[in-house]
Amino acid sequence: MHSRFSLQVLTKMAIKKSICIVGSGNWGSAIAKIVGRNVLSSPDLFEAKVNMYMYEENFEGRKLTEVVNEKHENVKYLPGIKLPENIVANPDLIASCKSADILIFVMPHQFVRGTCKTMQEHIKDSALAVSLIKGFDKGPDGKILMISKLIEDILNIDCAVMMGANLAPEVAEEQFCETTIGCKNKEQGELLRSVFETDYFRCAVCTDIATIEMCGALKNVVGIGAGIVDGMGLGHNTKAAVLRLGLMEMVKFGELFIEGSQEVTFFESCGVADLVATCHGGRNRLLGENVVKSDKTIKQLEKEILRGQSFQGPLVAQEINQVLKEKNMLEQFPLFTAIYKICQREMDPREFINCLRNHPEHI
Ligand SMILES: NC(=O)c1ccc[n+]([C@@H]2O[C@H](COP(=O)([O-])OP(=O)(O)OC[C@H]3O[C@@H](n4cnc5c(N)ncnc54)[C@H](O)[C@@H]3O)[C@@H](O)[C@H]2O)c1
Ligand SMILES: O=P(O)(O)OC[C@H](O)CO
Repeated sequence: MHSRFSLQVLTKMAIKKSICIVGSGNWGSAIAKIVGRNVLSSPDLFEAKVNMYMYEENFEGRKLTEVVNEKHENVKYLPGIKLPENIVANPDLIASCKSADILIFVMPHQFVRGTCKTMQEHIKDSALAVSLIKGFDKGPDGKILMISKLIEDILNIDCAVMMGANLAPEVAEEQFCETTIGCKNKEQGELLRSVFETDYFRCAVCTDIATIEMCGALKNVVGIGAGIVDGMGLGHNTKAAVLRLGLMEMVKFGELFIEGSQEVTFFESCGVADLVATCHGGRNRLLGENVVKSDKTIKQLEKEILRGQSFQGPLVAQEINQVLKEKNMLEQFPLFTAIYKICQREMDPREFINCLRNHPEHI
């Protein structure tokens, strides 16, 4: 028979939560640094070892997972930043996630559907997912599907979200920032806050999950627009107009497509703040600048500039363009539409200013 004390200890051990990070790119690695440290500082709450599923690839003749686990650094996607030693890169998706109580999804959105299908039937029924992914999926009916919903539908578990003004290299350097957690109830919010919050990464929790997620996806498109005006050598006033008109289209998109979308959510870090961060320092902004300066395709630019990382803006622009076209609403979203056409190389980026000049907000 166990003594009362040892039973208490066993009970505590039994409820310790195990975490798996599903993804290991630029943001995945930056968040792994936070999660790895936080679990160590709450040993009663969390298992110390955190699996980080890593899509395997070669790095200078060796497996990337081996290099990451040896150097405790993601030398390809977040070089120069040490990861805690309890973060363990694993190329086996099912082995990484099967005993996890919390699944942190953080990968370019085009890979989520396939990844979830592989995980199906192999995860705990009681697991909680949280998506840090800024993009959309298209459901079988051709409608926009939130990534959190896609994860919920395939895995049959709850999925929260976390989005904000969080450029990964700055978070990895521990520069102060804020983020927004969206989840169904207070319990999930408190649990996720204990996973992510630090003194330099402050989490606000709210329940308007779909608006948070929509902001995260759409700001990537506006970021390209900001880069286009930078590429044209225009100044702060023009960029501010891109941000404002982009924000107006984001709000309108929420009104039309998200039931119960609340305007107040745009004032959280996931809204205006992420728009500002992306339009000034994001990869999508960099893409916009280069779209003006070169004739190369998006794929070529992605390969040359990001070397394995991903621009999510062009894909999101395409996803929403299809929906707006089907609904005959393209004219109500001229900024989103122009950025889509510029990314397809159907429109000269120098024409972008005409779209701003004639925007319905000015009529
Ligand atoms: N990087 C940032 O600053 C940042 C900040 C906040 C949110 N986000 C969002 O987080 C998500 C992930 O971004 P990221 O920066 O971590 O990724 P990333 O742009 O660095 O993408 C590279 C990752 O994709 C993986 N990958 C490539 N092919 C794959 C495949 N077939 N299946 C699965 N994975 C594959 C690579 O292994 C690598 O881990 C995106 O939605 C992004 O918008 C990024
Ligand atoms: O570098 P971007 O443009 O993908 O943006 C990164 C983050 O989403 C900023 O919060």
